[in-house]
Amino acid sequence: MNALAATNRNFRLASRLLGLDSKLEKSLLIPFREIKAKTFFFSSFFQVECTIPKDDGSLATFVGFRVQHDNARGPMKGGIRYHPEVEPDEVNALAQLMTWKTAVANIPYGGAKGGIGCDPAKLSVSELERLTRVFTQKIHDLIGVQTDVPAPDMGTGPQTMAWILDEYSKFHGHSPAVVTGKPIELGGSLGRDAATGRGVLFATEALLKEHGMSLSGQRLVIQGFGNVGSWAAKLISEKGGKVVAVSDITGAIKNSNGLDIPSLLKYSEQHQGVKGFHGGEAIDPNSILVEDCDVLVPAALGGVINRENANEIKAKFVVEAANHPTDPEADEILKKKGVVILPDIFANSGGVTVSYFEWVQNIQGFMWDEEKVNNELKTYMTKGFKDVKEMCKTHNCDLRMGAFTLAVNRVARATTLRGWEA
Ligand SMILES: NC(=O)C1=CN([C@@H]2O[C@H](COP(=O)(O)OP(=O)(O)OC[C@H]3O[C@@H](n4cnc5c(N)ncnc54)[C@H](O)[C@@H]3O)[C@@H](O)[C@H]2O)C=CC1
Ligand SMILES: O=C(O)CCC(=O)C(=O)O
Repeated sequence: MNALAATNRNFRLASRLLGLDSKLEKSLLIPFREIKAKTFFFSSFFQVECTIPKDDGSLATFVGFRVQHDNARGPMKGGIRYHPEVEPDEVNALAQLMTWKTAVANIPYGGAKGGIGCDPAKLSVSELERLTRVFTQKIHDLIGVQTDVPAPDMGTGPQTMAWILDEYSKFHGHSPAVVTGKPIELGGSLGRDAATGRGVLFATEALLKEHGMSLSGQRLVIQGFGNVGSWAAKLISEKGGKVVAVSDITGAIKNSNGLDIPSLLKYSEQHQGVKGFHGGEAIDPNSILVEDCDVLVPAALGGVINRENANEIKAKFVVEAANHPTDPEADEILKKKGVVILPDIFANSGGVTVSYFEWVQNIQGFMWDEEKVNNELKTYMTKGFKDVKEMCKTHNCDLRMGAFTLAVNRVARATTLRGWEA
């Protein structure tokens, strides 16, 4: 099942539990706006030419998207992904997930997502800058501080946000709050870089506590060692969790006694990946999700836990640091096996929550210290977990439906309160 079908299914199940009427259900499902920024070779609505000169003088064309899903609770919010597999349906699903995620976190935003179908590893820094600037020129009048606020996702980071800010500011004047996840020097928030991984730590601690356990001594496996995976590994290992296997696009490594995460972080920065790290044995990256462990943390791509591998998963808990890592069929299989899944729209909400803090700081023109950022994040994550658990009790459902019913109810109430007048 593709990401959009899976997200729509979870929404409909939640809507049924909440007894929403069909008009409201339809309104919540259809994106507010889909913006397609395309090269002149394609003909499609919102068509724009997005061609960049490559360093060798040839021209290259790429397809970019921004899907704005819902703004009932506030400006739309969500990352921009650079990856070869970026395509409209997936961006659409990710935008919808952002609406539910911001509602679970109870921050005053709706949801959006964007992306460009490209392989950032095959582009030079100056090519990436040109591509980001051209993309921003195509969408600058559709994003804005009170409209739609982009942020980093896979394949993008603070530098990408700096280019967007600079390009946007040429049209609209200096507007630091138009993007979050910026470099600190340009108004970024202390703690944003680590925030999604730190949120994963808080979420995992809350889940284990609920089951009468602590992180200390738990064996964890993490797929993905980029922004989210590496910060999660660092912070979890600092709290006594034993990270026994890690993978990224270059390969996978395992050490049953626990990997030395500080050394692995240094190694992967120097070698652009975990492959070849001497503190563990190389394993097949395809087997990382079925390695023996207590907690499995997918922190890379969507759809990786599916009917092909769900039966083989040995973890007792899955903490969804990535967006949509678990296919609905796998969800059912894991449920039958008694595996507890902490869903993405709560587990990885630490990033967008600190993005919200960044936006607030930019609007106030006042910078928080890192301790305040981290303490506030913990407060939001703790409250989020409690709210999700309460919905589980009310609707007698699992954590995913608990999170979905919480979110859909909040967005449905905001939509209804704003009224239906045209
Ligand atoms: N950056 C953020 O603040 C947030 C990110 N997320 C989600 O977390 C996930 C990871 O995002 P980031 O860490 O930001 O991206 P990133 O680009 O910093 O890192 C991605 C990591 O995944 C690895 N990877 C890619 N393909 C892989 C494969 N086939 N097998 C194993 N590893 C593979 C890469 O090598 C890299 O280590 C994505 O699903 C993203 O949507 C969710 C919430 C916030
Ligand atoms: O920080 C943000 O605004 C959004 C991050 C994001 O794309 C996500 O949570 O999936």
